[in-house]
Amino acid sequence: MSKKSSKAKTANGSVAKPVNKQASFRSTINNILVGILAIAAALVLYRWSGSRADELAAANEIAGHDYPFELRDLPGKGKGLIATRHIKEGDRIITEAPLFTLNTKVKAAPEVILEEQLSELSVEDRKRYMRLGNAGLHADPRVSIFQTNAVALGSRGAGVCPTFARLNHGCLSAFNVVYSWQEDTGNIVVHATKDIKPGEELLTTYTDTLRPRGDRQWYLQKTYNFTCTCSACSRSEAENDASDARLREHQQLMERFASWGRGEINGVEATKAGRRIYDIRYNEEKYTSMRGQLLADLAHVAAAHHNADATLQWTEGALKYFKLELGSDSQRWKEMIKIVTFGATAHPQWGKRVKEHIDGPGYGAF
Ligand SMILES: C[S@@+](CC[C@H](N)C(=O)[O-])C[C@H]1O[C@@H](n2cnc3c(N)ncnc32)[C@H](O)[C@@H]1O
Repeated sequence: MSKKSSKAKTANGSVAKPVNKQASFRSTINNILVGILAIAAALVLYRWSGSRADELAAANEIAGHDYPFELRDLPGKGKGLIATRHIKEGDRIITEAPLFTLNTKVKAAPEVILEEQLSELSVEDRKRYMRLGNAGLHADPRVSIFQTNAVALGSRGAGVCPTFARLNHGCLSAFNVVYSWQEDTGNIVVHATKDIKPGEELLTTYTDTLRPRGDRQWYLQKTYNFTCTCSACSRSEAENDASDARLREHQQLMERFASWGRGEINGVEATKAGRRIYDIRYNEEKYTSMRGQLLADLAHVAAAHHNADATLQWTEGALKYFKLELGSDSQRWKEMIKIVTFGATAHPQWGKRVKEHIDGPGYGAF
């Protein structure tokens, strides 16, 4: 059988170019490939411009305020807040109301409860919520974002404060800001616990880190899905071992201090435990939070055992640190100023236990 000529006449009688079937097949495939590539490039561009737009929107949320920090991408951490100006110990750097709060006692599927709350938000606020960090803790992103960013807010349950939520975590000496919830104003407030230089990351603490490294790392992995490599966790093995030993001692001392409340130890013993707790936390571990509370607890012991000077000396310290950590508009600071103003006998615990001689830290010790 002769091969059919590939030449054929066209409608107008001219001789058509020979049709090479293989070449035509190849060019069809090429066209499809070019098409696929173009679609892929368009998708990449679309996604890139989408995430770029998200990034710009996130940066603008921060830029719209006179904050002493900016939002930046931080390798291995998602985003975080970096100081752009000098921040002084005690400066209030964030005052923010939550986007919404959830009463944690409500029993319903979390996605249903969350959708109820999210549907009440403006379009912008909902987008802002959906841009927050997502540690992949739940299949539904609305729930996972809540689990990653929500914070306990007193009588309001738990809520999400979108600027505050950008703070990453540091343990022990590594964090430099602390937060507190103001029941009366409905705001979360954040104070610097150290002087912070421009370029330094602002770090808060997500949990009680006054516990050995293994315990806190286990908790952070389980709850927030990250391995903590903060400056405290990254110390040498020898330094971490020494720190763990101090923190175990700290735990025992805390139990001993608390046993005063049950009448199991006297005021002198409790004060001795409290002083050692202070040393471990603030002199040895360079921890910078809850100093006001510890000093107020020591004032409580001194007042209960009828020691006017010691009560006032510890209270003076508590006053200073409640101002730095919580602000002079906080309830705790107001309680302390009353005692300093009206005298040790104005302490609500004055004289509730037997008389004992207890030394204070001295006036002006803090
Ligand atoms: C409340 S968000 C903090 C802001 C978040 N990085 C963002 O991009 O919006 C908590 C999440 O941030 C990340 N993160 C916080 N502190 C970290 C740290 N020290 N190291 C690594 N990741 C951290 C973890 O993914 C964690 O689940």
